[in-house]
Amino acid sequence: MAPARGPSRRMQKQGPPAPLDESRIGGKRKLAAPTNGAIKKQKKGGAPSVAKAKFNGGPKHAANSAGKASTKGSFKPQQKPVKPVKPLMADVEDVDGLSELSGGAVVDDVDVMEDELSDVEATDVLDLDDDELGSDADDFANALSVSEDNDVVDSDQEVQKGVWSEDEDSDAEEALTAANIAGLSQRLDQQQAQADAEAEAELADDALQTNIAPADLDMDGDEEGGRASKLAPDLQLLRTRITETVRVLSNFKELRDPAWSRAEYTQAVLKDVCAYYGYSPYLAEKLFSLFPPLEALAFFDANETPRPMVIRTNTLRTHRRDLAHTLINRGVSLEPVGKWSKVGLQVYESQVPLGATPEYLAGHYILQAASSFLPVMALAPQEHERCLDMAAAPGGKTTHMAALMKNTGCIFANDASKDRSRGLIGNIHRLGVKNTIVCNYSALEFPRVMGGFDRVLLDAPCSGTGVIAKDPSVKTNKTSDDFLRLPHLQKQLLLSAIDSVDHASKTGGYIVYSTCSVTVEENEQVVQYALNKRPNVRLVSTGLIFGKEGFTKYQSKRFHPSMKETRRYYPHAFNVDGFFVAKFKKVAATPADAVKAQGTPAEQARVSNVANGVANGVVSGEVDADVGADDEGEDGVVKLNAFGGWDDEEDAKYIERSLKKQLRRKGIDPKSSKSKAVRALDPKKVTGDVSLNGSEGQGKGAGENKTE
Ligand SMILES: C[S@@+](CC[C@H](N)C(=O)[O-])C[C@H]1O[C@@H](n2cnc3c(N)ncnc32)[C@H](O)[C@@H]1O
Repeated sequence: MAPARGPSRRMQKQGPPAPLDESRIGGKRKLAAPTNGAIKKQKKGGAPSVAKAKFNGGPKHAANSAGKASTKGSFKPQQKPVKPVKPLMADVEDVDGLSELSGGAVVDDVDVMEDELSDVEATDVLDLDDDELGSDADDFANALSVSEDNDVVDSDQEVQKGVWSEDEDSDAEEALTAANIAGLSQRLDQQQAQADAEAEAELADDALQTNIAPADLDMDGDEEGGRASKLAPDLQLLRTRITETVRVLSNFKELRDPAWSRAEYTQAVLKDVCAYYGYSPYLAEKLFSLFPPLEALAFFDANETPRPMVIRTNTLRTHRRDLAHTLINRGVSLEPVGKWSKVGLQVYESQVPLGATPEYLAGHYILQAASSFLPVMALAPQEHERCLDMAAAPGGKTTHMAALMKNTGCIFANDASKDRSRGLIGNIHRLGVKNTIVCNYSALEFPRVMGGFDRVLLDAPCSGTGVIAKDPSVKTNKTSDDFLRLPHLQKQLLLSAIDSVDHASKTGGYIVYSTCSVTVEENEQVVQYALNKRPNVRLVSTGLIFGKEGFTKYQSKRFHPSMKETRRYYPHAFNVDGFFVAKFKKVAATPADAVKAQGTPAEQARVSNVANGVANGVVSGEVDADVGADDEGEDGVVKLNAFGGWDDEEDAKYIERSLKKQLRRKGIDPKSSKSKAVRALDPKKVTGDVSLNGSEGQGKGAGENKTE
């Protein structure tokens, strides 16, 4: 049976998606999905059909194999007979929440969506040496595989010129797309037939090698010296079992075996998810709990395939249509990234390395994940404003801000890492940015370094759970400690961002907080902390036309109702990296006391300690859902005594626990020598491995390398 056809995620447009269907969760796992951004000939993953899954272990088969497996006691839910069930397709439609996958936010910030194309001509071409290319050049220079075929791309310049000669936002753009993509589609169809045949052969081969007797497989691998412990996990069997268990969980009342609880089913599916996709149990559970079961599976699947390569036109140097013409003539197959962006181009195939074309070197574009556009679009910096990018390297967002500001006003691009700042400086030069000053502080030092900005972007260091397709090491290298350490740093950075904004700015007064992570700890909980500690800010609309609403509740946690103004992005829903964007408006000044407390040496040392990984306190997610409302007087003026300090009871406990842990790590028992421990616990004395200016204060999350 031929696998289901359809464009791979690489080929799918980014942005609001079609509703999720079974073919998207029924796909065979790609064992070696390219993660280096290489654009290869598309061997369509082609989700195997439901029927195929059933052939290999649908309800009947699963029950049979589970029946045998039950003698080993390795997978409880499958040990019981599975009731006959409806076809999965029908269930998919019934699952709560999936219909919401198409984003539905309202555009209320029209300036964000206005044409970003500038009139600046592409004349100011820099002569760059290698160092100036910035990190993205290195990352991508060799990434694109060169296609041997030339017949795909229509390189007829005259025809294309005609297509692109008029207003960019016209039907002509789609005609270009059609001309450009038609050849590619034809070839892909041919390749598809061949790929189908190969996939069938591969499956048969796999079955011979590992599927000798699926029911005999011991998934625990605890059968000492037994045959099972030597076999690779049977992916087909795992896949089938995951699908089956998720289906039961999605319609629990109807399909469950009464002998098994939801928790048991969940534990079973998590165990299989870890074996199948390679997650640590800790992270698998954390991510699984974010979604309804069926959607969680779609999320895990999407993390197995790379997102489309996207370039952002640098409107300081060129126009998107001109750039598209030039690149098409170089053999690049591309089309506009989606209606939501006027500057993005999605690349399907390239015969040249996109990190080394003359246009790249001349700064006409930057390789940038589509979701990285979103925080800057939400920030919407205006011409002549004074803006701060608190964690800027390697500068994808700074240079986007500069383009929106048409090189006017002033941007302070700060990053704690001097190393990463080299890439930032390279990109600033290459892209012709002239309104930016680079600085190297720990952002925790703002606003003491300087303040009074019209807008501040905090694209925070994070765990990178939104970019697992790019960096699969996140699946196993994140621990519970990371999800305490990073959020703590993010919270303090966000307070610094808020305090650095001028609430009385005539044009601004906005803060945007973003991460390339999807965890609640790093997103809603951080935002809620800021709302609690800074009642002089309000969440406002991001103005982004797609994205899912932030959570107002998650497990036992409750967040402020305005959290629905924040936006979540998922790879399975929008074919973009996982991202989170929140936009605040500052409505009153932060009292000097609160800022001062933040800037004391003790506080600085303490936060840097925590950021360095010594944190181990539980950050409370429980919140006062009325925060914000109660703090406002009748005249709308915020009661300034509502501000939370940093040395309140919660933080004090947190600090103590963190520092005790630091002592233990250093081999010192905090209880052994009272005086010594007390001395060591004094933040002022902890200077050995703490620096406020360098990169020591930064989170070491994978995400910090994942976006530009
Ligand atoms: C997600 S990356 C930023 C990506 C960047 N905004 C872009 O679009 O290219 C996070 C950055 O935060 C920086 N960072 C970490 N801790 C910091 C701190 N305490 N102060 C300032 N920057 C910090 C890291 O060096 C890293 O470059």
